[in-house]
Amino acid sequence: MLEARNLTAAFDGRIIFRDLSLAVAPGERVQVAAPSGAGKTTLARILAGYALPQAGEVRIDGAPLPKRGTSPVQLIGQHPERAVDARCRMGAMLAEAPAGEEELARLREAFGIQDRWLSRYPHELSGGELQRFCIVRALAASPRYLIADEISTMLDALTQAQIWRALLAEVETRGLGLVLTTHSAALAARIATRVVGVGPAVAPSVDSSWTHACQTSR
Ligand SMILES: Nc1ncnc2c1ncn2[C@@H]1O[C@H](COP(=O)(O)OP(=O)(O)OP(=O)(O)O)[C@@H](O)[C@H]1O
Repeated sequence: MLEARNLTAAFDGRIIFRDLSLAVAPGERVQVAAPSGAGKTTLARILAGYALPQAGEVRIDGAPLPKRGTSPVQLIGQHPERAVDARCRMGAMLAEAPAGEEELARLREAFGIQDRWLSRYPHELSGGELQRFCIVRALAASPRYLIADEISTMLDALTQAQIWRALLAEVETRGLGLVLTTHSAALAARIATRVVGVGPAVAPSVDSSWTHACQTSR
């Protein structure tokens, strides 16, 4: 179980969300739904251990996220170009993944990565091509939970469908827990099994008992 316990996030003294708790079981696909600026990316980064909350904690099966080694929670973000080393060819980037060559080849094929892309640098690929590498890299880390933060927002409908079809197949086969954010209601309806709302933080002076809790089942 991936658990966020009573998370509070703040930047420069401004509360983004407060006392947010969330539990994701293996095999669950949870959409975090909220308006722009409500803190979805902030939550995604905290869940994956990329950022620390102001208060609260993230646990996996009751234990803190490991500080070293490959994380069981892998984050795929909205901007693949920010997630890769611009000086590293794509083949070399994938070669660093913990998966064996056979598994990498299988994943490359599943996500439509062409062999001729492997010798290229990130700036020599389109956003959709680069995102395929980021997804394969995340899956090659053998995660138990995937955080997919607006991963297909910048893609055309066909690429979006291809990527999600392949990703859902992996998620289902492996029984992964998935947390996704998207502004596409259609995409969320297809993918999510549950929706969690992250409400805008109410200023403490207005309502110090603010909580985010708002869940619906799908
Ligand atoms: N490093 C930072 N320093 C200061 N403020 C930040 C930082 N990161 C995010 N914020 C602010 O925190 C708030 C939440 O940002 P976040 O990116 O988590 O929202 P979001 O719900 O993902 O938005 P969107 O749907 O537009 O992607 C925003 O007001 C943003 O400006």
